[in-house]
Amino acid sequence: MRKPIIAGNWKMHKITNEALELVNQIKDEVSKTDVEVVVCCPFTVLSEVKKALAGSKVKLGAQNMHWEDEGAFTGEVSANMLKDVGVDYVIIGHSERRQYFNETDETVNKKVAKAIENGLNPIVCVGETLEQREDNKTFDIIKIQILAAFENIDDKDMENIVIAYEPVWAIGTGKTASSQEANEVIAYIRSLLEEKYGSEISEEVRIQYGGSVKSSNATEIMNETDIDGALVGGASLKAEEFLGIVNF
Ligand SMILES: O=C(CO)COP(=O)(O)O
Repeated sequence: MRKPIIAGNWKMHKITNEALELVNQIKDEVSKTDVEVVVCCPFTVLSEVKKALAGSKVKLGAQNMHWEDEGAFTGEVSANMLKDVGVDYVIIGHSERRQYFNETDETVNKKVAKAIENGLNPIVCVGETLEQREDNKTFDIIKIQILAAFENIDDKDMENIVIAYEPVWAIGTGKTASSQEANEVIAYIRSLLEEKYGSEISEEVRIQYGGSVKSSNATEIMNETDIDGALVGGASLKAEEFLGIVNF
């Protein structure tokens, strides 16, 4: 049985006092559920949020990292630095990074490998644009992104991987893929993993849906057979809304 995983992607939101207020509102409630809960915070608040989460079941996530160990990469943060402040998960290849910051399938792959090497659990994002969906290219794009992301990633490392299917057209737009549409693509991702890694592994990897998830649509999404969780943007910024999703 795959344990559901709900992760909040705070994106570029919240300074320290706001971040602490939010985690203090959610951490005790979360201890009552069997769902794995992650908060993916901006780098600047990771340490303080880590301290606030001491003794709680909520896991800490970052939103990006560099693939090199160290060096002259002004403005970047390494996997080892994330590990050092107690990060458990790291989002890799979010569509906003692909769209605005030159993230490519190749850099996603390098980051996945480096995250695993450093004991971080990657949340690897894939998803098609509206134009690609309208051209009936969704499955082709997903296949390219998945095969590239996991090139040279071993069977044994797949147990630490979470995948997030986030159709770009559903992010921050209020438009959600219907739960069936999302499930169909997620089942397809699982079939790609089966071809590459066999059925035991493909049945274990958790695959989230992301894109305008709210407390009002979380139950329907989470009830789909292949969807194991959600990567939540806007609705993760308010305790009540996020808890509504966690308690789907
Ligand atoms: O990008 C997302 C999560 O990574 C989804 O964002 P929204 O939930 O705001 O649509």
